[in-house]
Order: sequence, then structure tokens, then C-alpha cells
Amino acid sequence: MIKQKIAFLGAGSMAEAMISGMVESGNIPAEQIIVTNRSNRDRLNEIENKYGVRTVLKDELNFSEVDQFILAMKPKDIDAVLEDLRHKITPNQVLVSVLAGISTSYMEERLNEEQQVIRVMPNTSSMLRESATAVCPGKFAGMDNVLVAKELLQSIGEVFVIEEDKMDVFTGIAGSGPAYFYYLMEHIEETGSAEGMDRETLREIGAQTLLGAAKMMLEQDITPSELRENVTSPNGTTAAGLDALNRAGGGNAISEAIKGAASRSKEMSKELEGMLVGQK
Ligand SMILES: NC(=O)C1=CN([C@@H]2O[C@H](COP(=O)(O)OP(=O)(O)OC[C@H]3O[C@@H](n4cnc5c(N)ncnc54)[C@H](O)[C@@H]3O)[C@@H](O)[C@H]2O)C=CC1
Ligand SMILES: O=C(O)[C@@H]1CCC=N1
Repeated sequence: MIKQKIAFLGAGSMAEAMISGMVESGNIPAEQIIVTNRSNRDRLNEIENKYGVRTVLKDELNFSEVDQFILAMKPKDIDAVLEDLRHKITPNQVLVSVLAGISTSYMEERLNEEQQVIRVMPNTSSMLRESATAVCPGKFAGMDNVLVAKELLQSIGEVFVIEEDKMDVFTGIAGSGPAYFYYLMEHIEETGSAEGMDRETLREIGAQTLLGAAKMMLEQDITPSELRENVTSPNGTTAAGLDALNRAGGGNAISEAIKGAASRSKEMSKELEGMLVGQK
């Protein structure tokens, strides 16, 4: 059971997915989770009523009672948040950031000396405790706090400790990844309904097919290529489908999606730095 007190700075969709999974897991009591935003009390009330966590506006937060802050605002708001936190936090407190594209050094440089920062990348499947989450400690993060952050994140899915230079591609694969599968499902529904099937049934069929394939990959000791070959009879339907997929550039499209998201992630800290220079 996690004993630390956690405060979410930000109460949007990513924060809610994490809160939901954490509370559901029972690994941390809801009363040890405090959720804040800038001014939207209705949203805080909604979160409080749904999950039983404590909520306050950010300016009402008692900073000294918090062990780990989870930064869950948009990347564009990071400078204002760090400027505010710099004056309020102490070196024994930890900042866990879910922000895409914002490096640990970007945050460390804008805080007081030797502040503990941990960069993480969950995804919205946290809500069902099925996230694939990356963790990457900054250079001042203490091992005991990294372990607590890991334990917290394990309550919302699988955790992968990775090096920071892999964080952008991880974001392209797993942070943004659910959207690619939803996009795939949108096309499955579109195509099936054009053939006269109803969308609700198609959603179940598509999702079950995806879930089955995901479980085969996780639970069988076989590579995806071998699994694909096992589905593909010579001169059969799968061969025809894969051939059409290749001709339409399916494999390349997936690579390009990951590279596009990763390159956007790389760009984001730089863009913020550019914005600051531009303002001077
Ligand atoms: N949505 C997703 O699938 C994922 C999002 N992320 C990251 O999570 C972060 C949040 O994303 P969303 O939840 O989608 O955004 P969102 O726009 O839904 O939520 C942002 C929240 O931050 C609050 N906020 C802004 N400034 C604040 C401050 N100074 N103090 C406290 N709260 C403040 C806003 O009021 C809002 O509640 C982003 O940085 C994103 O890169 C990471 C992984 C996946
Ligand atoms: O689209 C974004 O920037 C965020 C980060 C990963 C998923 N959503």
C-alpha cells in the first residue's frame, strides 16, 4: 500500500484516467490523492464525486503535505507551473511529469537546484489499468522515490523503465498509440457498415479481434511475424488482405505515424524555448 500523498496538478482526461485506475487498484487510498486545477470547480466536484479523492483549486493546495506532484497540464502551461512551484517546493518533494515532449533537464533547469523530477508517459488505458507506461528518472531523483512512482504507475498498467532518449519514440508508440487503434476501428466500422453490418456489432467484433491478437502476442512465445503467418493460408483470404494492405502502404503508414508523433515530441521542448526567446 502506497503511503505517500499525491497531488495532481491538472484535472483533464489524462489525470482522470490515472486517478480512476489508481483508486480502482486499491494500492493507494483515495484520500491520499489530491486533485487540482486552476479555476474549474465544477470539474473538480465531478472528479471528487466519481472517485472519492480530495480536490482543491491549485492556489488553495497546501504544498507542504504533498510527497509527489503529478504534472498533468498541457505542455504549453509548463513554464508557468514551474515558476510557481520553484518557490513552493522543497528538494525532498518529487515532480512526476506526464507531459509529452518535455525533458527532465528542461524541468530541472527551471527549478531550484537538485530537484527530483521523474518523466513518465502513460496512456489513457490507465482508466482500465491497462496502460503501457514509460518511466525515466531525472538526474536528481532518489531511488526510493522512483520506486514509489513505479509502484503508483504499476497500479494503472505495465511499467517500462527506459532511457530518456527513447522517450519520444515511446510516446509515438504507446502514449499516442491508442489513437491509432481507435482510428483502425473507425475504418473497420466504416467498411463493415458499408457492407450492411450494424456499427455496434462491428465494434464488438473489431475490439474482440484486437483483444485476441493482443493476448496472443502477450501470452504466446511466438513472434508477430509467425503469428501472422499462422493466420495466412496460401492463396487464401488473409494473403489477399495483406497484399492489399501492402499495396496501400499499410506498414509504411504505421511507421510514419510513430515517427511523426516522436518527432513532434522532440520538437515540443524546443518550441517552448523558442516561444520564450520570442517573447523577450
Ligand atoms: N491525453 C492523453 O492521451 C495523454 C496525455 N498526456 C499528457 O498529459 C497532459 C494533459 O493532457 P490532457 O489531460 O489530455 O489535457 P487536458 O487539457 O484535458 O487537461 C489539462 C488540465 O490541466 C489544468 N491546468 C492547466 N494549468 C494548470 C496549473 N497551473 N495547475 C493545475 N492545473 C492546471 C487544466 O485546467 C486541465 O484540467 C499533457 O501534457 C499531455 O502531453 C500524456 C499521455 C497521454
Ligand atoms: O497528443 C498528445 O500530445 C498527448 C501525448 C500522448 C498522447 N496524447
